[in-house]
Amino acid sequence: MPMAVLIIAGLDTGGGAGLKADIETVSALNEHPLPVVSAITYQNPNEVRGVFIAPPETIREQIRAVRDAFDIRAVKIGLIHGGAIEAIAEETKGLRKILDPVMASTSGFQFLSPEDVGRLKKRLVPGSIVTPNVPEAEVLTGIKINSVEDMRKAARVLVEELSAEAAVVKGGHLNFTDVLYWNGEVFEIPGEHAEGFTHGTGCAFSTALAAFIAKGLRLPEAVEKAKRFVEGAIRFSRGEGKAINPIWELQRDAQRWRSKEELGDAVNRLVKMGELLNRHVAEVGTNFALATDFNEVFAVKGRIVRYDKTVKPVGPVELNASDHLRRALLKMREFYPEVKAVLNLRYSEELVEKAKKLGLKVSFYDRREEPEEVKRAERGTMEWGIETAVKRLGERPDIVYHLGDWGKEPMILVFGSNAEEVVERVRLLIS
Ligand SMILES: Nc1ncnc2c1ncn2[C@@H]1O[C@H](COP(=O)(O)OP(=O)(O)OP(=O)(O)O)[C@@H](O)[C@H]1O
Ligand SMILES: Cc1ncc(CO)c(N)n1
Repeated sequence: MPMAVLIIAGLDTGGGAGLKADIETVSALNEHPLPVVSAITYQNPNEVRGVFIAPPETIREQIRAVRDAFDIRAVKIGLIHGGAIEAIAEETKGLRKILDPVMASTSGFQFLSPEDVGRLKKRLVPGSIVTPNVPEAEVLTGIKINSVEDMRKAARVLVEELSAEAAVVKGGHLNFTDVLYWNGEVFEIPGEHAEGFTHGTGCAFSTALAAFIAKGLRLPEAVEKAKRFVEGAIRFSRGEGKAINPIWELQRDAQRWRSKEELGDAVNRLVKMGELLNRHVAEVGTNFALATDFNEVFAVKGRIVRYDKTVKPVGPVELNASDHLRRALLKMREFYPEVKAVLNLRYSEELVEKAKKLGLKVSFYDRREEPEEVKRAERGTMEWGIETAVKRLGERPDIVYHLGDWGKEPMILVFGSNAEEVVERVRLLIS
C-alpha cells in the first residue's frame, strides 16, 4: 500500500523544481504525495522573477486537513517563508521531517533572509533530517566548506550543536560526494558527475529521501537510494523542461510497452502484404526496428523471412533484436531525433527509382569510400554509412541504400517517424 508523504513546498511555474518535481518524485517511487503549497514562484529555467508567499494560516489549514485523514510517514519541507516557520513547526510536531533549507535558487534569487535562517535554525532544524547543499551548510554552521573533510565537520555541527536528527551535506556544488552524519556516525556517499540538467536536483533529492524513509528504510540506505534516484533524473533530463526528469523510469517503461505494441501491429500489417513483399525481402532477412525516446530499440527476433509465396516473422518483437538496424537508427536519430523506425529491403534499382518518383528523399553510401580506420574497426561501418548518407543529402533522408555491405548484400533502408509511416512507405514502394 502506498505511504503518505507530506510535501510542504513552493510551485515552480517552469515545472522543473518545487512541488511539481516533488509530486513526480513521490509518485515515481510509488508512494502518495500530499502537496501543501507554501509559495507560488514566478519562475522559468533561467530566473526567479518573484514569489507570492502563502499566508501562514493557509499553510496551517492545509497541513491540518491532511493530518486528520492520512497516516503520514514522512514530511519534506522545501521552499518556505520565515513567517510560516512557526506554523509549520507546530503543525508537523511528531512527524519525521526532512528539511531542505532552500535559501536561494540556483539562479541566485534569495528566498530566505538572515533572520529567517535564524528562525529556521531554532524551530525547524532541531529534530529534522536536514539536507543543505554546500552554500546552505556554510550559512547554517558558519563553517567554510572546501573539502569532504569540511562537509563532515558541518554535518556534525548540524547534529551535535543545532540538534538535527541527521544531516546530509550535498556535494552537488563540490565533488558529487554527499556526507551523512547520523547516530554519531559519518557516512560518505560517493557519486559521479551525471550529464544533464540539474535544476530541481535538491528538491528531488530531499523528497526521494522522504519517500524512502516512508518505505521504512534506514537512513544510510535511504540517502544512497535518493542519490541514485537523482542521478537518473539528471541523466534522463533531456527535453523541454531544462530540468531534471523524476519520472524518466515510468516514461521509459510506458514507452517500452507502447513501442512493442506499435511495432507488433505494424509487423502484422506488413505481413499482410506478404505476396507483394516476398521478392523484396533481403537474403539475410528483413527486419523492422522502432526506437523509443530513450533510444531503446525493438525489432523482430529472428527477422522477417520469405515463406513460400509470402513472408513471416520468425519470432516476436523484442528489445535489441537487431544490432544492425539499431545502430543505423540510433545514428540517424543523432541527426534527426524525430526518426523512430526503419526497415531493410533487398536492394533493387527499381525500388530506388520508385522511391524517387514518389518524392521520397533518397541518399546512399558506398563502402568503397569507407576510410581504412573505420573498416578496421568493423563495427563502425553502419554509423559511418548513415552519417555519410545524411551529409551527402544535406537534409533528412527517407531512404538510404548501399551497394554492398552487411554480408556484402546491397540493401535499402526505409526510415520513418513511426512504424506506420514505414509500412505505408513500403506499401507505396512495392505496389
Ligand atoms: N551533475 C550532477 N551529477 C550527479 N549528481 C549530482 C549532480 N548535481 C547534483 N548532484 C547530486 O544531487 C543531489 C542534490 O544536490 P545539490 O547539491 O545539487 O542540491 P541543491 O544545490 O540543493 O539543488 P538545487 O540546485 O536544486 O537547489 C546530491 O545528491 C548531489 O550530489
Ligand atoms: C519552488 C522552488 N523550490 C525550490 C527551488 C530551489 O531549486 C526553486 N528554484 N523553486
